[in-house]
Amino acid sequence: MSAKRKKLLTGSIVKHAVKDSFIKLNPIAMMKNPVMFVVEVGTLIVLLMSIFPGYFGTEEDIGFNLTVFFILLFTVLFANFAEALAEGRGKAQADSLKKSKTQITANKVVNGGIKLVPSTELRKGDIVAVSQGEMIPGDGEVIEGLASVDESAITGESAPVIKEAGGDFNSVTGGTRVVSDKIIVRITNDPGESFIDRMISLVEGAKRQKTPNEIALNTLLTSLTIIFLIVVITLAPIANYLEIELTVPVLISLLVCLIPTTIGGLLSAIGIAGMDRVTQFNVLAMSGKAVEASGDINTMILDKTGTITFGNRMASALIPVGAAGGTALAEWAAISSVKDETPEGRSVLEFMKKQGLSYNDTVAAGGEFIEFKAETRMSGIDLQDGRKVRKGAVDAVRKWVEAQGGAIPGDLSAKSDDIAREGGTPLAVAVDAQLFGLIYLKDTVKPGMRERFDQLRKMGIKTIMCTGDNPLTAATIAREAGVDDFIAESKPEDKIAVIRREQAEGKLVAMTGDGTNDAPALAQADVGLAMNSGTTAAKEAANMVDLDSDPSKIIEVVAIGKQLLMTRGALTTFSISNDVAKYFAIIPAMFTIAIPQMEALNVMNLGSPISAILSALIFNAIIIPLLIPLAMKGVAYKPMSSAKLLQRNLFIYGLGGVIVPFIGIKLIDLIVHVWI
Ligand SMILES: Nc1ncnc2c1ncn2[C@@H]1O[C@H](COP(=O)(O)OP(=O)(O)OP(=O)(O)O)[C@@H](O)[C@H]1O
Ligand SMILES: [K+]
Ligand SMILES: [Mg+2]
Repeated sequence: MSAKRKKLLTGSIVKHAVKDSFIKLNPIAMMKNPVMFVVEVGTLIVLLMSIFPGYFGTEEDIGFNLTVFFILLFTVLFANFAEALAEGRGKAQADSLKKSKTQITANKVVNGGIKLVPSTELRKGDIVAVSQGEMIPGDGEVIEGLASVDESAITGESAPVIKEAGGDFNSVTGGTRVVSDKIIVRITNDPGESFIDRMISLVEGAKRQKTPNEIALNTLLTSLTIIFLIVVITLAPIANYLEIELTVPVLISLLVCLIPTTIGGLLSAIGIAGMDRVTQFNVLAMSGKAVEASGDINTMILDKTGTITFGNRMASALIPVGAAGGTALAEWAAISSVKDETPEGRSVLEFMKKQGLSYNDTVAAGGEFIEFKAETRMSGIDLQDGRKVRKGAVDAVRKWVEAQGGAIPGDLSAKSDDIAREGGTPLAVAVDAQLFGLIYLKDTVKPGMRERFDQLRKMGIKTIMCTGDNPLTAATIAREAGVDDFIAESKPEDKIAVIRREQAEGKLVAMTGDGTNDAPALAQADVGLAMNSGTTAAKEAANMVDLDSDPSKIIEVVAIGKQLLMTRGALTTFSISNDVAKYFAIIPAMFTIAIPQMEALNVMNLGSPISAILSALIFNAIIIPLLIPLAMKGVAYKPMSSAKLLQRNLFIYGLGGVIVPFIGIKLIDLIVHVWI
């Protein structure tokens, strides 16, 4: 984990949050939150009644009214404080990002020459040159050259990364620094639309929109508020008819206790904090909706190489087949790899060196390099003398040899199956119609994968490993890692097909990817997590970007999403059930004021009607700040099925919601009663 993880709270965040709590009192902003808006209106009415007591006819108890006013005011301020605190961390992060967004001078390539222009003048399509020590002036793609780039400004990771033209590592981000060599970059964004700009507005929450889930919950809370408003308003004439005198501040107190202020006050903080938890994890979520969707995922599509395994597949043995000898196999394995820059290709040459094997590289001179492609699953070289050398997935090379009329040695299958059964990847090596043997590529499953997949299973999430590798290797790794299902020999388009199939069954699907060919699948998936090291296309298609480029992080992201949904559910349950105790405190008290004989209703044995009402109101207010840490950190989370979680949470937060306020109100009453 990078050093970017920050302390939960700093003094300055708290200070700003206090100030913002008052700014947020602005009724126009408050209307977005109907529950708290009703409390604010009530607060104003009670204030007016305290200032102009005579105006409202009946004799008023100014002391009581003023006390109610202050408690209500603090209820609103506490809710504002919760939201402001949740926003605070993002704002602090945005500020530090803005500092890194200084004016950069760009070397723009114009008619073959270089013109110095400020980076703010760069437009999409402009070409710039960036040399050692210089900052990259904008987001773009390397079109020429190779350089190592320090991306710590955005990732917090100090080790430089290699960026090169072509392939999946060509995207660069403005504000990062070239530490060696020189690259030519084509700018891909107009000013104000860069990755850092988007990141700033994301963490600032400027574009934060309510998620579908939040909107649904808000509708429920608003309905409850309206219902209780009607109940309380109709209560007044009824009481009047019965000649029970209920003052407006008492009715407002009743209303505020009845409506779901706890969740109403914390709802937006829970959402912001959920997104923030993802950000602290060095994953940028493009929307709250994406984080929420990750909490509802049913199916997860994972790569084998690099996600489940370490991904540095290394050549570890050469196994000749048929009549071929070891020396010839080594020679052709090396020649097929001289220009293969993939980790697999490089590992073949490293293996040769380590084993003290040599090869004649003049054979390859002038040959035409055949780049590895996921579609062909082969790489190699067409030699100048007309011979064609290939290495690749066994079935692909076999077909290639057969197509040229070559015979397949009888021991090929058995030998390649042996490698695959051990979880290794066999690569066959052939020259024209002759198959020489196998390269044994070794890769290891990352530690702890089985436990993680067990957890996902407990959450009810199905995992599917998609790999270009052969079925036997895939089966071995799938078994070793403990994934539920696998698809072998899959081409990039197969991923999209799997996603569509699952979605057709009504499931939500998550996947990770980094290549341009992953982009359609990333866009199709409900949660698409792109690697920051990946291509611009992948990053634009995805709805999340992992700055650390660790594809297995999708597992944690899903856990954070689940936790967000759970926290919201748990606090809603708590909020609605904690109102129950307030009815018991406040309703008997209201009637006892008018009819002292009703004292029998005082089941909680509270000091006096007035102290009962005030205690219920005070509890209603302070429960909000008391629950802020839970709203921000999220409820404790154990992987289990949604049904079980619901049961468990109803039990803890439902029952807790009923019991805690009885105790709380009673304790507050003991203190308040002494004062009045
Ligand atoms: N440099 C290479 N040259 C030749 N063949 C290769 C090379 N790299 C991989 N292969 C073969 O092509 C197959 C497909 O590779 P691809 O990268 O599409 O998938 P993968 O890495 O095996 O699986 P995953 O989808 O899990 O990353 C590999 O299983 C291997 O047999
Ligand atoms: K309430
Ligand atoms: Mg791969």
